[in-house]
Amino acid sequence: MTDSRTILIADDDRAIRTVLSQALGRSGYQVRATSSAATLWRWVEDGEGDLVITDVVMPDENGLDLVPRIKRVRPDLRVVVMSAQSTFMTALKAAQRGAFEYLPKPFDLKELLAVVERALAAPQAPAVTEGEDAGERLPLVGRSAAMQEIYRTVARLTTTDLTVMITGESGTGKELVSRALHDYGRRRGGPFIAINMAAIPRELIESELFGHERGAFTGALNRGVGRFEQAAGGTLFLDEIGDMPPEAQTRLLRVLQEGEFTTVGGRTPIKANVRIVAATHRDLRQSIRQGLFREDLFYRLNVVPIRLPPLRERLEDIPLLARHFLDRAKASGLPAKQLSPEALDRLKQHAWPGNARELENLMRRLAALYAQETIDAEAVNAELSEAEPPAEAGARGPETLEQAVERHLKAFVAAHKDGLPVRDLYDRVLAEVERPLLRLVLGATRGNQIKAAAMLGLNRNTLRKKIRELDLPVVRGLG
Ligand SMILES: Nc1ncnc2c1ncn2[C@@H]1O[C@H](COP(=O)(O)OP(=O)(O)OP(=O)(O)O)[C@@H](O)[C@H]1O
Repeated sequence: MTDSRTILIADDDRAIRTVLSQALGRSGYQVRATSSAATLWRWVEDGEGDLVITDVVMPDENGLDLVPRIKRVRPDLRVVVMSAQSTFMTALKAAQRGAFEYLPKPFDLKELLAVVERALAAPQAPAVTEGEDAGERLPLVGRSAAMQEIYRTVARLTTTDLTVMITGESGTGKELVSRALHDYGRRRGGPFIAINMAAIPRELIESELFGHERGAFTGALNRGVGRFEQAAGGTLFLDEIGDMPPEAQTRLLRVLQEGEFTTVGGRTPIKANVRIVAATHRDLRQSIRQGLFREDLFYRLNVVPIRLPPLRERLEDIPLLARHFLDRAKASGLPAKQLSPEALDRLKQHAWPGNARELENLMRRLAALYAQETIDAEAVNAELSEAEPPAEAGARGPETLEQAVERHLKAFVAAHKDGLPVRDLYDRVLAEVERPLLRLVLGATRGNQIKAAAMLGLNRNTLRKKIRELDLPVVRGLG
């Protein structure tokens, strides 16, 4: 079957032109390929083509600069941008200039074909947000595949007001992503207001969020403006949303449903005009099962989920991140430093329970404490082994469980120099131990809950309840 639709390709790399032409040709499309932006532009002006696939860096012009020009003369022509410069800014510019999709190179041909199909099938051209371009500030660093996916999502979301739910361990960059959504989004002219549910006494959360009238509760001497009102026209960042008390959850749900809110003690509804970005390190589905989080609120908030992977799942980002944090340390007045290749290797061996924040703190510490300009593996090792088991475990005997836990807790504290999350620390830490323990015992008994309960010294019903709460997989028909 042939498809009469024509795809225009611009890339100065002949190999890529050939591969794309063949693949698209095999799928039945007509293809025209060029190495120059000027030729592509001429074709577009002449009304040729049903879809454009363009590279960014070409000898005569930058493909990204071409996108708004193309959209101006032919608003319905979809443009797919591909680039080997796979930074957040490339993804962002592509989305903001009106590209249909952005593909970091190298990409999978199947993926490209899927994008082409989607682009040609889309009912109408997406709205272009022209105007002021995002600046050259580079807030998000990392080139791992996981980060690329996040860049694409974040970039796309900057052209919408959709509610976003960011999940990820502590220090993975949740707040940073929420800022990027605001700083490069449609509401960048408005305020960015953050509120951390875990850091505010429970009984004050509602008045902090929605404001209160004079005399609404003991101590409310004056009317207080809430964060919802402060954030009007901008973005409201609800950090640690999983720690929101039930009454506040109910109130928030009502605001999301009705688009307006009342202050504590007030009657007159106030229109809510905020983009909501929520974040949590918790597994909210588990909190829902435990009855701690409202399911209906979850679905209202989880419109677009973004999961930030822990640093140990993207070790290849460490060199860039370390460089970025050393540059930041230097900008704040600390001496310029670099890392030896061995020092980088050593960094990649660490487990990073505190994620990017832990790496940032370590870089600051090294920049401040070490005299050499090039930081070597020994220096890194000395700083890291504070939080890790001794290199030769045999020398001091194997690490006990208690020591291991203590080591992790220390790293956790070190990663939170700017203040530990103040609530539920006890439960949080115990849950960290419970889950691997149950998994281990259930594995050893091949899913036999009677045996597992006996091994654990737990009542069988208690074990069953815990398996449900912790969402552990149940192996059936075994043992
Ligand atoms: N991809 C990244 N590129 C550059 N800097 C990063 C990145 N990820 C995190 N950081 C930096 O690491 C630090 C921690 O990030 P952030 O505060 O956003 O984490 P978080 O997930 O909100 O943490 P918490 O849950 O503990 O509040 C910040 O200084 C942030 O700038």
